[in-house]
Amino acid sequence: MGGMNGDDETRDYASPACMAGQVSPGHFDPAAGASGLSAKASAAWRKQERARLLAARAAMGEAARQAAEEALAARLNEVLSARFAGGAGLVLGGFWPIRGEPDLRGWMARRAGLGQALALPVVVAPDAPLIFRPWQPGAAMRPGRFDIPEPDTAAEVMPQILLVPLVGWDAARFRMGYGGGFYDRTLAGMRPRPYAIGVGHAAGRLDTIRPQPHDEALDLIVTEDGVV
Ligand SMILES: Nc1nc2c(c(=O)[nH]1)N(C=O)[C@@H](CNc1ccc(C(=O)N[C@@H](CCC(=O)O)C(=O)O)cc1)CN2
Ligand SMILES: Nc1ncnc2c1ncn2[C@@H]1O[C@H](COP(=O)(O)OP(=O)(O)OP(=O)(O)O)[C@@H](O)[C@H]1O
Repeated sequence: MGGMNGDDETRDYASPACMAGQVSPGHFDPAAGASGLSAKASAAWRKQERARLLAARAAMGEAARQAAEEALAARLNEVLSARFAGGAGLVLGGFWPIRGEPDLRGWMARRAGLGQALALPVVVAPDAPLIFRPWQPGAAMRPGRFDIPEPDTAAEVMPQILLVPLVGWDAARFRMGYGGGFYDRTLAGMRPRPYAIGVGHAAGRLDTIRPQPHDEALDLIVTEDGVV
């Protein structure tokens, strides 16, 4: 210490000149979300959580599944009554259930009976927003992309209220889906933006989905256990 030769002189600083090594690497990634995880780390984590949640959902018993569907239907009725005076006159975007999602088709048919206009999502291209085609009970269907049934019509509508199926969700109302980014892209582009209601099982709750910049928060999350 204190030698005359500046080249190999060492000094004791109060703290290291650079603290970078002590914070998460994601901190410096401009693509990192609020979680601070890099986009890459977050995507890998999501893939794993998605698989775990889908396996848990597939293992749900039939009785629990049906009980959840009944509770969801009742809660959705409450939401529509409280926030939209029932929602008659507004187009409600639903979904045709796939991969263990709650089957709300019976409920959608009952809404139609009350005068509610309904629509279902249609994938037009892998990286495009969803569009919505009108649906009523008994409507002719055709297989769409990913083999998901879609209304067999060329008509298109804009839902003002949109049910968004969840694989995972968090208390900040961020969602995880199947990884196509379809609902994020759709909500980002829709004008006027519909009131987006995430619909899924309570078991899909995560402490955080580690949101990325492209993730659109939903307006409400409804599960069999309550409304978030
Ligand atoms: N019932 C329902 N309908 C819906 C959706 C939904 O989540 N639920 N969608 C909501 O978006 C759209 C369809 N989205 C889908 C997105 C991905 C895959 C899919 O099979 N993905 C591949 C992996 C793709 C990849 O990683 O590149 C897979 O899971 O094997 C299927 C449907 C429109 N209709
Ligand atoms: N508004 C957007 N514009 C362009 N790309 C987007 C947009 N939103 C999402 N993406 C892309 O979609 C991909 C999938 O996103 P994410 O993992 O959040 O899907 P997801 O919400 O689980 O899927 P889905 O909505 O289909 O169920 C991401 O790689 C992201 O870059």
